[in-house]
Amino acid sequence: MIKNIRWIMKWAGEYKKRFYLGFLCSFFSTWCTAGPVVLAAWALGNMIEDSRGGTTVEKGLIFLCLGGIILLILLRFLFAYGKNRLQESIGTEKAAEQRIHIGDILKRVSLGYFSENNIGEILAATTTELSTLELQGMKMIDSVVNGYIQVIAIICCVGMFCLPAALAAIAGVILSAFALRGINRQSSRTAPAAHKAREDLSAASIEYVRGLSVVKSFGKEGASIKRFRNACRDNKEICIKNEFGFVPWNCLHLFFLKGAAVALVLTAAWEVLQGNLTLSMLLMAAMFSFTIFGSVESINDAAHILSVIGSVMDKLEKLEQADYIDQDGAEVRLDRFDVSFDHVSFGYSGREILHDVSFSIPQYTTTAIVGPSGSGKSTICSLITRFYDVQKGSVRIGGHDVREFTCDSLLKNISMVFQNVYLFHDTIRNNIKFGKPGATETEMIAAAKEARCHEFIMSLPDGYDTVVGEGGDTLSGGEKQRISIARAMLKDAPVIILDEATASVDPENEHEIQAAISALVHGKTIIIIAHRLNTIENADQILVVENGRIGQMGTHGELMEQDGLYRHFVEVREQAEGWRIAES
Ligand SMILES: Nc1ncnc2c1ncn2[C@@H]1O[C@H](COP(=O)(O)OP(=O)(O)OP(=O)(O)O)[C@@H](O)[C@H]1O
Repeated sequence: MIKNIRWIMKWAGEYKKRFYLGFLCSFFSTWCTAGPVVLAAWALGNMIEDSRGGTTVEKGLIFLCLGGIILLILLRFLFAYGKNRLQESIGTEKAAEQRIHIGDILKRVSLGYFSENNIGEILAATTTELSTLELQGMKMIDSVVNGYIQVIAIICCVGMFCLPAALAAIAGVILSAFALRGINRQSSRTAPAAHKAREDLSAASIEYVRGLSVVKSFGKEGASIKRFRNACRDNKEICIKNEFGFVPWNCLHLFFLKGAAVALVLTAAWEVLQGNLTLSMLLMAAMFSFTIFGSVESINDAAHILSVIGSVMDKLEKLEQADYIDQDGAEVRLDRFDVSFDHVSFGYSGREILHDVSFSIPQYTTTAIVGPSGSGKSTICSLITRFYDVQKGSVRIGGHDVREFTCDSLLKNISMVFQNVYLFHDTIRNNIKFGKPGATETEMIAAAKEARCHEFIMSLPDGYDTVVGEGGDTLSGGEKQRISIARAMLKDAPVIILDEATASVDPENEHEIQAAISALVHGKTIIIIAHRLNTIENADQILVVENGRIGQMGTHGELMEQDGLYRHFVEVREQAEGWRIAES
């Protein structure tokens, strides 16, 4: 437990000072809690003695006592307020910082990280596990440190007047510590399984929600709901089993503390009977017995959480140690925007996809990438944006290896427009401004107009303030694509990577999208995964990707003269587009 408290203190980092000041407040607050009890017991004892005709007590002294009690109570609240102000929000502040930090880390890791690591694990770390630390970790500090400060102070108080009663209280504390040790051990045994169950539940929930449209459209339950149900059941069973395992230890802990409180009073009473203690001191012991262990009784709830915190810390540490893809990167300023691949080989999880790929794209030209599905076109684009690092060779922009850049400084130069557009659950305005957060309203509207989306946005009831569903689900595919073009337009990056819309978009939308793209690509270096013959024919250069190799390279005219994949591809496309025209 001490080790975990040390971890939390270390985690608190620069907030540590506030913790220490809080402990100081807690220390003074405790004395202000004990003081009134001592004074009240003294006054009551003397008043009882007085009424029984024993020693006479001055009324003035009683009033002085009363004044002292009121003052100490006020001071106690002041110190308690100070302690809460200093310590209460540390967890929330630190967890918020850490979530942002983890967000930054995730932005800088290779996309391969997400396939190699369980998404549920990452999600659980940033949500439930950090919340455990944020809420329970802080509660623990409060219960354990501040609680024991109070217990020690009160035992000292009692000890000054009646040593045997103090010893009875100490015995209770020691015995309850054994029960806490049992809780800790039990927790360490069960925490990994509970963690795993929570992570599986997060992963299953994500998969289930993501696949819900498929589940509905096929009218079947599918494997995702089964996995979700199993994860819910496993999580429930593990939680119940764990809780049952804690019950005996929790009861034992409370039994020792309550027993110690009773022992404290009985010992003091015995001392009175022996003539070693006055009545007022017995009253004091009786009053203390109600409060002495109140602050540490809830430790048993928090003790098992503390050992969970150990594994939370491990998870966070593991996340923090993720390899930044741009660890050695620097802010690079480009003065030219050509792109080149030099003997690049790359694969996912040991399976090589691109084999010794070399080509160069002069700046301000358009290069169309064509090839069969799965040949490696998107992978080439992912290497330019450094979503992944090459395993052999190099990718260069403006003569600089992409590994020389930080992710931010590289991506500043690149805009991407994909077929599967992702819009954030935010207003359309903020989704467009994502390309340039500091853009003015006029700039943002100008980009939307150029991207041919101003009119449809204005036709929405809330215009630019319309909040789109997560992923942009409340808009059509064509509308989303035009918003993403407006976003890219506003960013105004010199290199543009485009995955051209395919037949999934209707002709009117396709026309609008093409017009938007023409405005976007003006005067830029364009790399386009091309599907439309028109785009391909007009490109300055065409790369034909075949099984992860550049099979052919040249202009449309040059490639049509060769008897290769390209000519075959164009013939098939011509047939397909001809068929579509005939149909419409
Ligand atoms: N994240 C990934 N992890 C593992 N394998 C992947 C990943 N992404 C793509 N692949 C594999 O790499 C190969 C090339 O994929 P890529 O997406 O680059 O092809 P493509 O030519 O763009 O295909 P399409 O035209 O269908 O989009 C495929 O066999 C694919 O299964």
